[in-house]
Amino acid sequence: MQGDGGVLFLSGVGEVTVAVAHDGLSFQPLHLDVSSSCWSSITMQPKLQSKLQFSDVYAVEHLDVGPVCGPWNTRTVVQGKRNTEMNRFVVHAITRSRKQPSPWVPCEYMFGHKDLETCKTWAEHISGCINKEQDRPKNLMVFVHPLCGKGRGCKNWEMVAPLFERAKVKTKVIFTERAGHAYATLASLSDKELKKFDGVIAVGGDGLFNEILNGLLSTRHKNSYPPTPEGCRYFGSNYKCQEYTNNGVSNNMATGDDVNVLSGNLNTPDDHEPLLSTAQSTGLDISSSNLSDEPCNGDQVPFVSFPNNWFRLGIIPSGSTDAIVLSTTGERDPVTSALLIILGRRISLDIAQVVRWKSSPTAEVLPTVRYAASFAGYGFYGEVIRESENYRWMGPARYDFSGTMVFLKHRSYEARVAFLEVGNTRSLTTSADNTINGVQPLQYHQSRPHKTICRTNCFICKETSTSEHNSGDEILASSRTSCENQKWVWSEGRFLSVGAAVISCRNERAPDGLVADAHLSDGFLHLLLIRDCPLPFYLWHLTQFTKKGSDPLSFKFVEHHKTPAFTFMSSHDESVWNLDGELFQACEVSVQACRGLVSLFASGPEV
Ligand SMILES: Nc1ncnc2c1ncn2[C@@H]1O[C@H](COP(=O)(O)OP(=O)(O)OP(=O)(O)O)[C@@H](O)[C@H]1O
Repeated sequence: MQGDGGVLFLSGVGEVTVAVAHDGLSFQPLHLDVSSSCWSSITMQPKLQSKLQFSDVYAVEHLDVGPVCGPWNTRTVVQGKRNTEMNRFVVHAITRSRKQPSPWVPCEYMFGHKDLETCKTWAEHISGCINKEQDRPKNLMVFVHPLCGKGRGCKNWEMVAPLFERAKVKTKVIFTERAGHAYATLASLSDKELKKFDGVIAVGGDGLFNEILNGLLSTRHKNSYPPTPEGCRYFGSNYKCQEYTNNGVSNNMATGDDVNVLSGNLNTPDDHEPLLSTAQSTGLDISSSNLSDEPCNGDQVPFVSFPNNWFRLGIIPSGSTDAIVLSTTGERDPVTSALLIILGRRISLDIAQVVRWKSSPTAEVLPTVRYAASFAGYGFYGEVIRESENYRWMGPARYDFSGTMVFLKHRSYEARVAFLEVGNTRSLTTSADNTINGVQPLQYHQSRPHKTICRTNCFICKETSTSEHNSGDEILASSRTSCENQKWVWSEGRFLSVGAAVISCRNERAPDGLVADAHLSDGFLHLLLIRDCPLPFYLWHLTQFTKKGSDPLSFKFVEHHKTPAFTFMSSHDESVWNLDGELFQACEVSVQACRGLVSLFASGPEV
């Protein structure tokens, strides 16, 4: 290797001059008679490029002496031989698959040289360059759900584990033994232990991810409860306009009432929920909360709090529902997800904080906090999950079966919903203002605004995302929602379902998701109120989700509101909530979007 370049033998291409730039390598065939078709003529592996970005290289391996293929171009034979024995090293990178444009696949660039030292120098130099790439994880905690998606969890982990090994990413692997295992592990893990990891990976479905999310946040997200409307019995319990932040741990935040409400919760165990109540597990102590980004405990170990700039979550999709992966990568592919994790890709993700005030109409007020990454829904959505529990033996098909059963029952539920209408994000349907007094007109279809789909490098999410350059304080500032022009709007009546999508919630059945233009990190929930309507209309609405490019939310009986927060009240306990596919018994809840509360190893949906 001389300076920033040299001549090497590239398997399948022949001799090439290799130039090293600050961001990658480029190769030029030395013998011009080796046509450029060589780059794409290698059929044994995905298409090689003549330029390689370091950001796409995940490992460099030095190999023993062995054969390196001559050019694949049959008309040209450089050095007279097809295979030449020489010293070798391999650069492992990612590329698009040959057959499909979308998933990422690993590819290898095998280089050879007759001189061992030259080979070693090259391999070390390229390794040094990729080690300078910021933001790559070195140590990860991995939870594998062995039973998820018909036992796919273990198989998928076996498939991708060699990629982590090759990239020298250490993994502490925990095979879950029961529901709640991942939650309990993370909720009880000391911050000192957690700080040893750059992130946590779920090899499972949305359910395991939800457990991990709750385990991490239950003790580490110190936040004011969602705002509630005037007239609601919780009004003022924790909310003042200027306090509506993702992290309300501030000295001026806690009113006397706040402390009462929060501390009143501390000693009371949660009822029969698999996850512990936040208050029980956190010992939330507003008065002693420290304002700095990373305060220290007695042993000088910095506390871990969310949002933060370093910790990330990842998912290797293996469940029967993988809506979070599909909405954040555009793919349901374990290898794509593993490569995005290893390469340290990062996006911010909004999280819905759901506070249950009452589990049933007769229960005492006992605020209990849960988090959802994709969806929180009541009525139809809750009943499908509840019903499906009776048919576990069917595997993933139980969702179709119970969906049909619940649909045919066609039940509706009496409820009152109040949502915050903010500034220019007025309701996407026309009826909101009309329903303030409980009037329930059918909506008139209105031409809906142009949809801006969230994609990789989405400018809407980037505007104030928790980028790696932001300090913790900047994150908090960016996540603060303007209180100007906010007003509460009421909607009440009988609903087939009440749902809030945090992200698009794409899945195989709904290629555009529940809300095609939901963003990963814009600080908004998409509240979907499906009013009681004749069964055929409801069927028509549901079938629209299965068609790409359709508009299932344009029906008169559908209200769609983009909002940072809402409160739901029912005087019955006829139905349950579904949080990321997990059941949550509640008849009164408040929900708020926490902008960019967590970061994910992903680069956004490539759709
Ligand atoms: N070892 C285990 N045994 C039983 N349940 C588990 C285990 N590990 C995790 N769980 C729970 O199983 C539920 C579903 O997990 P996940 O979403 O990963 O898989 P899935 O195949 O998509 O499941 P489902 O079809 O129930 O949605 C979660 O609530 C999770 O907490």
